[in-house]
Amino acid sequence: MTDTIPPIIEVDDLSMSYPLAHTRVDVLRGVNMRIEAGTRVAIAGPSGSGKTSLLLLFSGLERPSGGRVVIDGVDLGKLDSDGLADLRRERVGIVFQSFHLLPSLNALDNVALPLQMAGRRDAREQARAMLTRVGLDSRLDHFPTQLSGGEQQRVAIARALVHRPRLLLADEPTGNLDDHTAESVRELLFELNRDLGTTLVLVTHDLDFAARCDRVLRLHDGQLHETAPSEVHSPIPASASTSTPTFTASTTYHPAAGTTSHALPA
Ligand SMILES: Nc1ncnc2c1ncn2[C@@H]1O[C@H](COP(=O)(O)OP(=O)(O)OP(=O)(O)O)[C@@H](O)[C@H]1O
Repeated sequence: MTDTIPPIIEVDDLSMSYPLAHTRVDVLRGVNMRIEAGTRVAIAGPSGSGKTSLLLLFSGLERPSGGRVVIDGVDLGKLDSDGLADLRRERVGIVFQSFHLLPSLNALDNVALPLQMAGRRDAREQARAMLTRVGLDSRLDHFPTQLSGGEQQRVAIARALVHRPRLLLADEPTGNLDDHTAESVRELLFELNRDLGTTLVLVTHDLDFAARCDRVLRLHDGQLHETAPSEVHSPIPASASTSTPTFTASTTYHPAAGTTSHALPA
């Protein structure tokens, strides 16, 4: 039965390169993966291995250099920027390490904003309910500068979930928090995954956090390697030991002209 349920994320032969002055950075090279709805998946890997790039591709905030990303049955390559924005507004929530709250809005208005932009008349009511859900019912009127780091991250999580997305993408959601606060945010994310059925895809350097997920995918050398959560502390396989992206010396990409030529980097 499970086989017939389409995955919430499906990625085929995905590649991502960033053009640089005299070369380009090949970050992802032919990545294939499937993520089942409702699961908790950690994406780990060394700094610069492409974890954030992968989340940006899942959310449609970046376009791939090649390959295909299908989110909840929708091929992102077939959507224009308005279509991508609609998809995010309806089905995807995003949590960043640095919160990204609007400083001029209080907690309630920060969380209500995405629903108000979607024309929902119950925006503030829903925002209040979600802030209560993350334990912030006594902080509705506080502005971001009047909130602790952990509280700001809870507001950001409430904002990401207020429209009840099927998929929550979280980039280092505990990276800026002290140990105790980080643990309460981890618990909250798992609890919301359980209670709301939201698929949780999180980028993290925190291997203990990763070990508590259903699956761990490690990025190395532009490729994803599945690791059993119980073995997440084991060393990187020798075949995947290059942690930095590949700099392609032989091909120079000229973004303005949209052409390539062959040259060595300066
Ligand atoms: N806009 C860009 N232009 C050029 N190179 C970029 C751009 N964005 C990212 N990169 C490069 O792509 C590589 C992957 O970056 P990314 O942020 O995805 O890595 P990461 O695994 O999330 O790193 P970290 O754990 O340090 O946050 C890095 O080498 C980075 O320098």
